[in-house]
Amino acid sequence: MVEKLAEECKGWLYVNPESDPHFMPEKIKSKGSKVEVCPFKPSKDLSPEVVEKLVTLVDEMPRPLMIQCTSANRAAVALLLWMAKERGYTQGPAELLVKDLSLDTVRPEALEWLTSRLPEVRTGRIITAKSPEVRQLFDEETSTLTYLVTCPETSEAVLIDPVLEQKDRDLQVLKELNLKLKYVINTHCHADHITSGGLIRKDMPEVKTIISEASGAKADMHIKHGDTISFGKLQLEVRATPGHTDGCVTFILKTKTASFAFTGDTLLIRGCGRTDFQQGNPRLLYQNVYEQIFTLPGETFICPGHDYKGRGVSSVEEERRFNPRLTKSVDEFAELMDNLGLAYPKKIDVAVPGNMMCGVQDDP
Ligand SMILES: N[C@@H](CCC(=O)N[C@@H](CSS)C(=O)NCC(=O)O)C(=O)O
Repeated sequence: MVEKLAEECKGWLYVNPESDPHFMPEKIKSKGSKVEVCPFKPSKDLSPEVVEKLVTLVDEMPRPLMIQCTSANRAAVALLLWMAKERGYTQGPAELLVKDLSLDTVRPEALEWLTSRLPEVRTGRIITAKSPEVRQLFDEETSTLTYLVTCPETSEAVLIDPVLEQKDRDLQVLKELNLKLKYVINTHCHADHITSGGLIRKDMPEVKTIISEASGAKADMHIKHGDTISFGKLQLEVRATPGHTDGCVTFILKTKTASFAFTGDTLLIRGCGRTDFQQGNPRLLYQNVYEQIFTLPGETFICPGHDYKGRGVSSVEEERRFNPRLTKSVDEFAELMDNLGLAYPKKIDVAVPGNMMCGVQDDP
């Protein structure tokens, strides 16, 4: 049985102690499978170092990968921890991870266990261990997702969609990680919160603010479809995706190991930005999602500007298949969007004029 399975698997991770009689490393190795051992006890004493080791092994070992223990509990835990990190789930919403993965049979004790071991959010979630260039930070009041994107070779960094009230938190993370902030970039003129861009550049004149030309908002630099924003050895490709507002853009980042689409409010996880103010246009949003985002490779991470249910990240493939709005026809979509009946954002009357000035932007 073991030999037969080892023939199928290129990687074999054993998570019980090596001395266990069920473990037959020689038989497994003889079939060409790479073997690693990372024993742990699914009790309170599992250290962050062991979690990190487990997640890294699951991340890096060859596929197909077998994770073996005696009763499948430890193997399930290892897999869940890896999936949690891959998908950006953190201590708050472990239930959502379980729901997202349709793991309806997870026992409450297992859920509690998992919750207590998911990574902390203080310095942001790393979206994927394979590509630590992208960190996601969360503002609870407005459910805004801000991104800190860093070039690991030069330590130059950019902030995408930072929130005024979180300015000190974001600058503290930059300081702790010893990063040089080059740009503060907004995907559009937000209606629910004010950007911290203007204030950051006031204190740090070397930092430049960026927004799309089409937004009509003030900034140091204006971008349009087809432009590239460079920092360190990384580039953000600019794609115009109007529809939520007329100045919305999506940024595409390709690192050596993963691709990301920072979609702002154009495409949300299982949803999309509303289209009932700021020149919103459902048909245009639909067309742009299909032409500019759904044409990206399926594994591209979708990094949205908000999530109201505690989720962190999705993928092009997932949204193409499961987005309840965008899997409709364009006519059905427009009808739905015209009748969402959402209340206006609480801060709209200060946020829009504030963001037209990039928060605070006296010049240019
Ligand atoms: N309650 C919030 C505003 C919530 C909201 O309208 N969100 C926008 C993005 S920010 S303008 C949106 O497009 N939502 C889409 C949806 O389907 O919910 C507040 O008062 O700030």
